[in-house]
Amino acid sequence: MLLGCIGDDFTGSGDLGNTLAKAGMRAVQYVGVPDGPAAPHVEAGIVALKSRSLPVAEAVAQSRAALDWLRAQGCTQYLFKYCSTFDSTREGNIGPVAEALADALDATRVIVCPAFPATGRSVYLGHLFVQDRLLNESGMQHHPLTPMTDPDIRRWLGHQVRGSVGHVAAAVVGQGAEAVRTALDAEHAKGHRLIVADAITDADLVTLGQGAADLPLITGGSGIAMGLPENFRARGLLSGSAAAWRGQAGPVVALSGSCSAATRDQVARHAARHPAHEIKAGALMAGEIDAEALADWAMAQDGIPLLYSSADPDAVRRAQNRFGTAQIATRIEALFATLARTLVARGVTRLISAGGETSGAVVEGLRLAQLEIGPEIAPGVPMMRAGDALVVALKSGNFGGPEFFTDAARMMEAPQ
Ligand SMILES: Nc1ncnc2c1ncn2[C@@H]1O[C@H](COP(=O)(O)OP(=O)(O)O)[C@@H](O)[C@H]1O
Ligand SMILES: O=C(O)[C@@H](O)C(=O)COP(=O)(O)O
Repeated sequence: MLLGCIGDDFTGSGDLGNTLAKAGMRAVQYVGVPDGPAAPHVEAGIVALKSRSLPVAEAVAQSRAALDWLRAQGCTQYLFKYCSTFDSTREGNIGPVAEALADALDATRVIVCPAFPATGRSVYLGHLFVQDRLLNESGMQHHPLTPMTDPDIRRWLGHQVRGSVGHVAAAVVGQGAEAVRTALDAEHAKGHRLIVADAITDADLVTLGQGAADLPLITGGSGIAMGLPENFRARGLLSGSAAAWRGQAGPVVALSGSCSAATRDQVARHAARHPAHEIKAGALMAGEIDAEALADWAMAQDGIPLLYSSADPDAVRRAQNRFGTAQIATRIEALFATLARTLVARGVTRLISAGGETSGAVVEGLRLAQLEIGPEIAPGVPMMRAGDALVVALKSGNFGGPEFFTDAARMMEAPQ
């Protein structure tokens, strides 16, 4: 294994696997820290954690354990993947995890770059944009767990870390990899270890990747990985053999716990043409929801049945005020975990899940150990083989086209 990656959620880890696989690395996503060694063909290993919303100390401990395992696999470079909308609170977890990994690796210059231009996220003068809106006006200010109320990544990260935060501006990145290296050195000389880097285009991300060829630790969204495979290829370290992919026929069900704007639109469109059943937070908390009955309903439908708790920001806020933010999230995620397990036990072979935390619960519910990264369904969303007769698609809340659920079901079935 060459590149060792730690993802703070499951959809995000798949997104990273997608970027690395497209750029020619053989990538495998592990569900948590594996017990045994990796298979010899794996060039990029991604340990997917569900650490985004954990208490800081737990997120740090899990990330350190992942790093230890990746080091034992012989990696020479490490990447900490978080969300392209920098999902975190003022108290953590991105800063503390990045600092802990930097401590362990003696990393003195650590790039922080959530940009992912293909999905509209760019960093300019330290500020994160989603399309043409600043992050705090993009809808992310309403996120149920990590509301993003400040678009200045330098300032937000500054709240989270012990050290100070540096910056490399777009004008410098535009001058190429050598200019990036010089700027990183200058920020290091000023005493900054975590250094926010601007990136507006894919070309900027490739430049940053080139500039980071000799750095032990890089952090960012999946975009920051775009330039890294080429560094390994240039050193003659990649096999060049892509993994073979086969599609999966059989029953399909979609689950959605994401409350992001994009998912709510996808849910509404899907519900207009396919069987769809809403899981209401109030009914769940009142003990009125039975996973077995929901699975019965899904298995009896034609088309692509969808079970969803996705709700608009007002409904989410009301539910959180009534039941508590963590309590409601825990109950909803536990339900999706049980549903996933029940559906697969009843013969579902294609499972689609929308939402990072939701997908984490689904994957944990299925007790999967590893996922082989397959072809891309939409930017940032690969399909993944999870077993002999199971293919999954784990979608980040904000990703995917308007007809994502039908697109995914169709592509997962195709032989190649
Ligand atoms: N109706 C609802 N009311 C309150 N919280 C909800 C509701 N539906 C889902 N949630 C919670 O909101 C969170 C959504 O996060 P996630 O699944 O990561 O989606 P996204 O990728 O869009 O952020 C989950 O913890 C989920 O359990
Ligand atoms: O970088 C991204 O946006 C994604 O890879 C990601 O991390 C998504 O997280 P969720 O929105 O929680 O699915």
